[in-house]
Amino acid sequence: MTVSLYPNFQILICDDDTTFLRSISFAIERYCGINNTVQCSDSRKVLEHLAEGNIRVVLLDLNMPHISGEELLPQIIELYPHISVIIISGLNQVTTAVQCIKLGAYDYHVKTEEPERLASGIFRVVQFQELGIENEAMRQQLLNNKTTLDPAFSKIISADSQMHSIFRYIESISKSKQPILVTGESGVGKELIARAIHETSQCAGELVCINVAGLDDNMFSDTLFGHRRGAFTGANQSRQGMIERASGGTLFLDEIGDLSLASQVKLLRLLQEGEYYPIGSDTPKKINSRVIAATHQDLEKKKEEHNFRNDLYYRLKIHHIEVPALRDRKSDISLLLEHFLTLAAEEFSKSCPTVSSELHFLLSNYDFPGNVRELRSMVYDAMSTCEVDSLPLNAFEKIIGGAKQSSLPRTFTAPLFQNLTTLPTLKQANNLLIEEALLRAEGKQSLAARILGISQPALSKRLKKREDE
Ligand SMILES: Nc1ncnc2c1ncn2[C@@H]1O[C@H](COP(=O)(O)OP(=O)(O)OP(=O)(O)O)[C@@H](O)[C@H]1O
Repeated sequence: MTVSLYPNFQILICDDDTTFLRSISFAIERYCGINNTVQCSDSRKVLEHLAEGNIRVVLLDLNMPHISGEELLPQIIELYPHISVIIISGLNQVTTAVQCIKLGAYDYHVKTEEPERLASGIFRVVQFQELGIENEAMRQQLLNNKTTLDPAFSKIISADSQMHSIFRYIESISKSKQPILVTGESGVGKELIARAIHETSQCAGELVCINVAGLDDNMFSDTLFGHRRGAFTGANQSRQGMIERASGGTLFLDEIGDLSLASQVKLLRLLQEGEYYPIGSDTPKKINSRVIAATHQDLEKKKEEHNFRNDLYYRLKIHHIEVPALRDRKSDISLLLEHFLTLAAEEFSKSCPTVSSELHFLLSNYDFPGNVRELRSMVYDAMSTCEVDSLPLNAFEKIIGGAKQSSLPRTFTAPLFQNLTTLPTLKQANNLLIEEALLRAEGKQSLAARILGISQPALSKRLKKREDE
């Protein structure tokens, strides 16, 4: 099995003490899951390594034969200003530490420190470098004004500029290992976004999706961490957890807003420490997958109500994608309608029907509380009974009709009588309503009648009566 390397850049560790080299490499793998390291015991080779490799972090011992760390530090900073250098010294001397920081070192650690502390310092610099790489990718995208999108987005039908900005953002963070939080109303396509993130990352592992909403705390631990044989009554065989299954890939935790507070603590620990214990085991395992979490809930509000942990929220939200509701990207309605019609026609082995302008009008003035999922089921429902060349309106009206008032464009829903000092007569109001409906229906009487909730002959009669008066 190939072990995937983390992070995407290398970390050079330079110390003439080979025992220390081995133990520090082990510690940063053990505590941070970092395994993309290069060990160098000869300080004369440091610049050679930097010239060849994809190195972004250097751990540098100060006292070495041939060339000392103190001599190397200014050279590295001058030649490779994007590299972060962490000094590791045998001496706990404040003056030397200050001097190194002044010369441009990112941090200073003493060899006798607890390995966890040293490792967490290294983890911080890795995160800093990852953010720098993402920034650079975003900058390049803006400068190049790249028009072609990664094929991973082809399954997400959209011509909306907000959605395309999200695609660009995903491309720029695709190589990062940091968690991503995807929020948005139910049915907007959060799972599709998670799939696209996984595909653009081009990692070798699987995408493993878990809906955590239905899991109590024990089931959550068992599902994610797995268990050893005999860990509890009924555990006749050991079970691999989903974290292990997602190794080298992506772990997608859907409905994260429904996670119990007890399970939130476990997830936080997993993200912070990068390791977990299968139930019944005292040997820790490393998480080697990216975590994507999604929810339709308002996590800020849940946080205020003390139902979602603050620290977990910020840990998950290192990258945040808010998918807009369908009503806020109306241009996508026609595209999605066409897309689902083609799919449904194929599934029902029917020819694709035409869509009347009345239907386009109805849909574009509807709020879609269930978003894309709702549009999809409307189309499939209509297609299941459609026997004609034109898509019948009644299948859509069943749903939209009941919500007609709420579906009016927001600009039309201002309080009706607010600016009137005297009320119109019933006859005047009648005429005003008819005129407004005809205006909105672009002169189409059948549609105006539908908006007013009367039949077309009834509307024609009223129009005729008005003309005769
Ligand atoms: N832009 C899109 N293009 C094509 N299909 C879409 C798009 N957005 C959503 N869908 C489809 O709509 C349905 C709902 O999408 P999805 O399950 O990703 O939504 P969600 O936001 O994760 O919903 P929930 O919050 O309920 O889990 C799926 O069938 C999905 O394929």
